[in-house]
Amino acid sequence: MGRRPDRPRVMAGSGAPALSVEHLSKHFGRRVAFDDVSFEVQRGEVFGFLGPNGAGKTTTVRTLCTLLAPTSGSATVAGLALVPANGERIRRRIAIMPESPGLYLRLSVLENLRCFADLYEVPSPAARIDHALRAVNLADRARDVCGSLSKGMRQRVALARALLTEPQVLFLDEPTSGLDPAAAREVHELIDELRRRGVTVFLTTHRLAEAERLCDRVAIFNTTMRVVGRPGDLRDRLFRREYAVRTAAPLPEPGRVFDGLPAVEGWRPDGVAGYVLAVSEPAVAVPEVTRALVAVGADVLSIAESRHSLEDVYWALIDQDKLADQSELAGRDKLTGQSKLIGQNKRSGPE
Ligand SMILES: Nc1ncnc2c1ncn2[C@@H]1O[C@H](COP(=O)(O)OP(=O)(O)OP(=O)(O)O)[C@@H](O)[C@H]1O
Repeated sequence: MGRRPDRPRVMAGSGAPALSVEHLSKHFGRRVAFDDVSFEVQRGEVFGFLGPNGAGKTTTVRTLCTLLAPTSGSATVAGLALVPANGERIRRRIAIMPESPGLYLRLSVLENLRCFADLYEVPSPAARIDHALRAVNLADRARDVCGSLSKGMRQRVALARALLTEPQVLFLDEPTSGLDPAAAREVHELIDELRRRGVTVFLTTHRLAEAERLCDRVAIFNTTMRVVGRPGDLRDRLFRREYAVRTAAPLPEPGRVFDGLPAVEGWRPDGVAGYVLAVSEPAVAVPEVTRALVAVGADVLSIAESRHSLEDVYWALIDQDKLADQSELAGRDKLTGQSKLIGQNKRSGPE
């Protein structure tokens, strides 16, 4: 997994937030698309918005982009209050790249961009188009008819179109949906480039590895906000630190080795001669475990931290929601659910 590049131009977190959302809800009649959602996105941040189908992601994006009026709550988008009177000014400061590119397939790339530049009343359109085409590495395909381009290239044209207005906040709705890994990687590189240029990116995606790789912070969302934070912090909040121990042969009595160690809070077997230990302080636990294993004559092959992924965090929260739905506990305090999750890993031993 690649490191996120540094951002030389704009530091995330400087100045007023790019997006500030407070208790925002959108209902369609009796159907709740999203409810009581609050979060902030800092300027220059790449913010991931993750959730299952029907979670309300697209409706949130459409609401923040002024395409739908919220039912209640308030928001500030690119420094402007989200109220009908500001609709046009907000739309001039933001851009949206929807899941399906929506290009004129019989027109060339250049003709498409000219058409949209005209529609958006972009100043100095030729220069902006040239700049946008270079930003998405399509300058040499400008005269190609869009219908002849691959899906990935069409996404890049759609991104060039979104960049024409030099938006302060760019909403990308599933930008890699339907793309093969190579085309998806190109879009990732473009998002990295946007980061370098200081554009705030609000990214909805189902690809959790993509969010982990690209986003400074992520929100996990399922009609209501479940959790917001840096991927690493979310892992640490939801899961205890774990170490995987491998020995050359199975331990005859693993409980006798691990149960008495103060820094080991729990353990479970993992394969034939493997054990996963939940530890409080690795600096104390790892030497303690090593000594205990050597004392019982075990040949230690490795002791390594086993990291939870953003995907683990996502599924832990979404599975909780499913369980809560099933047992009609949807209204219960989410924090209760989180502490239950951490509790699951408590000293367990073999089942
Ligand atoms: N115009 C509408 N009228 C009525 N209900 C709607 C409308 N738009 C969305 N919904 C409902 O709001 C809920 C959230 O839909 P939304 O499209 O925002 O979810 P999503 O998280 O973007 O899903 P997906 O990942 O499948 O695109 C769904 O139950 C959907 O049926």
